[in-house]
Amino acid sequence: MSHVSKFFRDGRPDFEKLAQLDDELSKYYRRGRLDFRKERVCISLTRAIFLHEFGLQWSIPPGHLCPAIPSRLEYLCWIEALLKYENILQPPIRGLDIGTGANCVYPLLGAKLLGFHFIATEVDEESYQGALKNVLDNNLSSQVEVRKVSQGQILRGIVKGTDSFHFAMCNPPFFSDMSEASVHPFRVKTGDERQMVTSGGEVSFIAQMAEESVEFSQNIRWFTSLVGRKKDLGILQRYIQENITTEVRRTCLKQGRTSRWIIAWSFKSHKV
Ligand SMILES: C[S@@+](CC[C@H](N)C(=O)[O-])C[C@H]1O[C@@H](n2cnc3c(N)ncnc32)[C@H](O)[C@@H]1O
Repeated sequence: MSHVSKFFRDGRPDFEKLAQLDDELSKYYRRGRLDFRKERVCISLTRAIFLHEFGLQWSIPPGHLCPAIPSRLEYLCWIEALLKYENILQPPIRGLDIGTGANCVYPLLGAKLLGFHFIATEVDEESYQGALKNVLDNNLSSQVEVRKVSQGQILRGIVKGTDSFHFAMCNPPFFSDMSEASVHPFRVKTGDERQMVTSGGEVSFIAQMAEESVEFSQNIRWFTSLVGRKKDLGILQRYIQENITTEVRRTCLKQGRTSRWIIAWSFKSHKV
């Protein structure tokens, strides 16, 4: 059973119910369908889910990544299950969200639905301001701190000596250039180069995170990241197991026609 089933019946939002509740979304709901090839429809649906399902105010500046909520929730719920399995769910659960985006999706959902506390990092000024607005609009400042970081910083310079987190999570920029960002036939691509592209793509980003994690093995129990391509998952798993730690987990998140993966690694020495 999908982890998100506890939040959505059948693991997905009820579009018809949302269209009845939300005046703006109702304008786009025609003959029982929403046209996900249109950016404004995706944004309107996401805003309506945040508001009517979870009581959260949500907005993004133009051109920023609009998150698919079920798959983002799936990632959070998988982390919750991982911590529960290890019996380390004593609150407050503290997470580090690397690259939170203007949408600030993981801290908003994690704080509101699971009671998690977050430090959320962001390198892009407009995304940082957007994330801050989402936190302030929901009075979540006591649970979520957004930090502006410098280009190239992932963990180093962010995690300090006595900091302690149950987990780090990340939805990294997947692509090495914009031509790699294939167009999904049924869903418009939201987000621009700043959010989607990093030099060397996701392998390089996650490998750097893994290399830096050695230094913070005492500060963070589980290091995790989304991976956008299956072939990259294999490369990263081998790299981490051979060079960083043998304690590696992986899972596949499947939502509709899209598959993503999570890779997680840990240093057994860390005690929360
Ligand atoms: C694919 S987006 C993910 C946004 C959001 N977490 C989500 O899941 O929709 C990646 C984000 O990471 C940010 N980013 C890139 N490099 C970063 C770094 N070294 N530290 C923090 N944020 C970074 C980008 O500006 C972008 O907002």
